[in-house]
Amino acid sequence: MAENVLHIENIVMQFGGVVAVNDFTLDINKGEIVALIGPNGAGKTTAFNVITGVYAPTNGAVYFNGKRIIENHPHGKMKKLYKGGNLGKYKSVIEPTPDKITHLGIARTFQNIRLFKNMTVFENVLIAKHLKRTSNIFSATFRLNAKEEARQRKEVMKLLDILGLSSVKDEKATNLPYGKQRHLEIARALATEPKLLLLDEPAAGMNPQETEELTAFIGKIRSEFGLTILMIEHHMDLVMDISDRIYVLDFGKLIAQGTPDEVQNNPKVIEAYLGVSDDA
Ligand SMILES: Nc1ncnc2c1ncn2[C@@H]1O[C@H](COP(=O)(O)OP(=O)(O)OP(=O)(O)O)[C@@H](O)[C@H]1O
Repeated sequence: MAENVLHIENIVMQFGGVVAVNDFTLDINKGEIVALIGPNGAGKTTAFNVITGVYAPTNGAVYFNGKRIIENHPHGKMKKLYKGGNLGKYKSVIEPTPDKITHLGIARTFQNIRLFKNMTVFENVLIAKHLKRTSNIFSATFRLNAKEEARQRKEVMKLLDILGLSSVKDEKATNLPYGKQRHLEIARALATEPKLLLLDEPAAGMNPQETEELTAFIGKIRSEFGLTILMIEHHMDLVMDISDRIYVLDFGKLIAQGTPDEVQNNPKVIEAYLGVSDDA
C-alpha cells in the first residue's frame, strides 16, 4: 500500500476578510512528485507557508508521516470572522516554528533566490548543514566542534558531487549562472536532509534550456535521495513532464486534481487559466 508522507486536511488560511486558502485537503505518498498549480493569487504560497510553520492556519490540520504536526481552529478575532466549514472539528493548537518543521524533515525553497550571494557555493551549503544540526544561526555560523565540523564538510562535498556542483564549489554564489543558482538553492534545502521537499516556483525566470536542465535535476534528486516532492510551478512543460499528480487551486479552493492528462483536459482548469470554459 502507498505510504502517506503528507496529509493536509481542511486547511483554511484567512487574513482578516481574505480567505487565501479555503478548506484545502491534499495527500502525497512516498516518492511522488506532486505539483500545486493555479493562477496568481490562488493561495499556493500561502499553503506552503502553512505547511512550513510560517503561518498557523485558521482551521485544519497537517500530518507528516502519519503524525499530526500542525493543528488549529478559529479563536481570538477569527472566532467572529470565520466563515469556513468544519467548525469545532479541530480542537488543539499545534503551531511548530519553521525551524522545528525543518528538523522534522521538511525543507523548502522560495520563489525569490535567497542565497548568501558573497559566500561560495560550498559555504552556502555548509551553513544550511549547520542549521540542520544546531537550529541556531549563531552556532551555525560560528561553529563549535572541530570533529563535527570536519564531518559536515565531508557531507557537503559529497552532496555537491552528487548534484554536479563540485566544480564550482569555490565560486561565489552571485557569480553562478542563474540556473545553477537555483540548483544551489535546492542543494541548500537538501543539506538539511529532508524527507519531503517543497519547491516554490523553482523554474521562475528560467529560459527553456535551464528549465529542461531543472527537470532532469529534480528527477535525479528524487531518485538519489528517495525524496517526496511538492512543487509550485507556472512552467506547464515542467509540471506536465515531471508530476505524478497535480492539484489545482483557484481563489483558495481546490478545483481539480489528477494526473497531468486529467488536469490539462479539465474544463474547470482551462476556465481558471484562460477565463473561458470549453463547454461555456
Ligand atoms: N500575509 C498576508 N496578508 C494578507 N493577505 C495575504 C497574505 N499572504 C497572502 N495573502 C493573500 O492571499 C491570496 C493568495 O496569495 P498567495 O501568495 O498564496 O497566492 P499564490 O497562488 O502563491 O500566487 P502567485 O502564483 O502569484 O505566487 C492573495 O490574495 C494574497 O494577496
